[in-house]
Amino acid sequence: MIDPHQYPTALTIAGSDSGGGAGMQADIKTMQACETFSTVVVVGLTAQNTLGVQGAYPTELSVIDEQFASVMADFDVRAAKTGALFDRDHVLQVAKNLRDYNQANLVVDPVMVAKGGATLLDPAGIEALKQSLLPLATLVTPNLPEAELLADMTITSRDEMVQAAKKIRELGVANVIVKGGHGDGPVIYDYVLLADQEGFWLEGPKVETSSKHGTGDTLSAAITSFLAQGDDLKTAIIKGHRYMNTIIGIPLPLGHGHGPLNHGRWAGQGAEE
Ligand SMILES: Nc1ncnc2c1ncn2[C@@H]1O[C@H](COP(=O)(O)OP(=O)(O)OP(=O)(O)O)[C@@H](O)[C@H]1O
Ligand SMILES: Cc1ncc(CO)c(N)n1
Repeated sequence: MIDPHQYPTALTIAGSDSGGGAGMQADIKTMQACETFSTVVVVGLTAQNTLGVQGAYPTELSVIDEQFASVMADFDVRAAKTGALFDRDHVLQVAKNLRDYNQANLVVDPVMVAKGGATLLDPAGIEALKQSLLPLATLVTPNLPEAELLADMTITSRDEMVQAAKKIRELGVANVIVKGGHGDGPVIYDYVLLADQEGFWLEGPKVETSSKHGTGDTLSAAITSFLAQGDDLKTAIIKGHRYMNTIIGIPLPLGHGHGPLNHGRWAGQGAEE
């Protein structure tokens, strides 16, 4: 356990999910469970629940600058992550701030589509993310459909997950996780390719559950938390994956669609040792 007075600070740059299970709400809950203090730049609001996204309202661009200025003036932000960024202008505004504040330990979760199918990043936004945001990132964490778009290839096998990770690195980001949560079969394989060319698989049993809303946000927020605590990237990834594997097995039966995860069911640092 870390003394709460010693929690390091992280930042989530993301959209709000009124349903509470994904987006910045998932990030904040995850960071708290992983013993990191979470600050927030809200990039947009969604009217959303476990059944889908009913509305999406990006924040005014100047308000993004203001939120960055407020957070950065007061906190020592050790690590940051991005989530839903909506469109090109918002991607570029976020990238500009991350450059200006020289943010280290940046995890980019290239959120494109919500579980119910709603678009959370339009095609011009995807291009901007590739060109302006990925080169600033320490790690990018696409799921299979996102990896297909970033790598411009289809992925139907584990070999192709490896190929896609290599192609995504050519976009200028040193470290990649291609998440396999959308794959078939009883075991889920996530592929990790690190800057030193080390590639390895993280695997876990596929949990048959409808409570999977915000799994991607949660994994990337957990990794960001451990980076803020000073873990090296490989350790942060392994611990983040372990957190994810633990809480996905303890479902929270709420809502009528893709239910939320139970972020708080984690006993902290000691839980994994
Ligand atoms: N059914 C499952 N059982 C066990 N682990 C899972 C399951 N689904 C996803 N995961 C794990 O959760 C993490 C996120 O994977 P996933 O591919 O679902 O992300 P995502 O599609 O970005 O999620 P979302 O769009 O809901 O935020 C990965 O580490 C993956 O292995
Ligand atoms: C606001 C928001 N961010 C991210 C996701 C992806 O889980 C979502 N469904 N909603």
